[in-house]
Amino acid sequence: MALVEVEGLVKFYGKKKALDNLSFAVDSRQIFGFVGPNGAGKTTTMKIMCGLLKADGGTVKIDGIDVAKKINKIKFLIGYMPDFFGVYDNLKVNEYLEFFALAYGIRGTKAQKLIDDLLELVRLTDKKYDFVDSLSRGMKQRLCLARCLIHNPLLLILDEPASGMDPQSRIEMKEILKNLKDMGKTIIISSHILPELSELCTHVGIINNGRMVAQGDINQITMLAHGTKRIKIRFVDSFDEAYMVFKEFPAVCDIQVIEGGYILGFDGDDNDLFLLIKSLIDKGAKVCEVSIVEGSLEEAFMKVVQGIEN
Ligand SMILES: Nc1ncnc2c1ncn2[C@@H]1O[C@H](COP(=O)(O)OP(=O)(O)OP(=O)(O)O)[C@@H](O)[C@H]1O
Repeated sequence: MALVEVEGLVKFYGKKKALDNLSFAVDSRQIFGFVGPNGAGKTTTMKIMCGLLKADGGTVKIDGIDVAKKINKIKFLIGYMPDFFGVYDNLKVNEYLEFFALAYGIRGTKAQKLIDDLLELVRLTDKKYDFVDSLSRGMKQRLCLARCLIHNPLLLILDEPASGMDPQSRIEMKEILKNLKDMGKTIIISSHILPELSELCTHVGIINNGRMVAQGDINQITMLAHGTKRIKIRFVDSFDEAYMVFKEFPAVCDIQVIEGGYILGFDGDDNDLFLLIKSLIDKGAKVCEVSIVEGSLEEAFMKVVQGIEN
C-alpha cells in the first residue's frame, strides 16, 4: 500500500472545475515533485490532502486513513507548509517555535531541545533570538519548514518551498530536504521550477487543468520527452562499422553521431542492450562508454502540457 493514495479527486470553485478526477500515489520515502503551470490545481490538491479544503468527489488516504473522515489522526501524520508565510510581528524565532510546540503539547526542556535540533536542521541556529520579521525570505521558508517538523510527521507537504528564493537559499533548502529524506520522511513538493525538481525528486507527477497527465520516476518522466530511452555509446578508436550494426539492430530506433561515438534511441530492455554491445565487441569495437542519456524534465513537461493543450 502506498503511503499516499489520491483517488479521483474532483473540486469545483463555483462553476470552475479545479480538479478533474485527479489520481496519484506516493510511496514511503519518495520525494514526489508535483509539477504544473500556474492554476493547474497544485495548491487545491495539497489543501485537500491536509484536510483544509473539502473535495467534491474522490478520496485521499494517508497511511490507509481517509483524510475526510479522520482529520484528527491525519494532523499528526502531516507537516504542511503553505505557499504563503504569515506575518508575525514582535515574535522571535525561538518564541515562534515554542508557540507551535505548545500547540502539540510539547513544553519545557523537551521543547527547548527540540527547537535547538530543528534550528540546527534548518540551519538557523544563529538566528534563534532574532525577530521573525527580520529574516530573509529564504530563512523564513526554512523556519516554516522547522515548524512543520515539530510533531515529527511522516509526510511533508510543501507548497512551492523554493519560490522567491535566491539561488543560495534554494541550494540550502535542497540540502535540507535531502537530509529529511535520509531521516525517513516522505516529501511532496510542488513547484514550477523544473530543473530544481529534477535534481531533488525521486518521482514526479505532472498536473495540468486539474488532471494528472504523467507520473513516474524521473527517468520515466524524462523519457516522455523523447519517446524512448537514449543511450550513449563511445569507442576508444573510431569504429565505422558501428553504424551498420545499429541500423540492423531492431531495438535501435534513432542514430545520432557525436564526438567519439553515437547517441541511440533505444526501445529495448537490458538484455537487448547486452546483445547490442556484444555484437559490437564481436566485430572488434573497443567500447569505452555505455550510458543512459538523461532527458530534461523541462522538455518532458513542455511536451506533456503542450500535447494536452494542442
Ligand atoms: N478560492 C478560489 N476561488 C475560485 N477559484 C479558485 C480558488 N482557488 C483556486 N481557484 C482556481 O482553481 C484553479 C486551481 O488553482 P490552484 O491554486 O490550486 O492552482 P496551482 O496549481 O496551485 O497554481 P499556482 O501555481 O498559481 O498557485 C485555478 O484556476 C484557480 O484560479
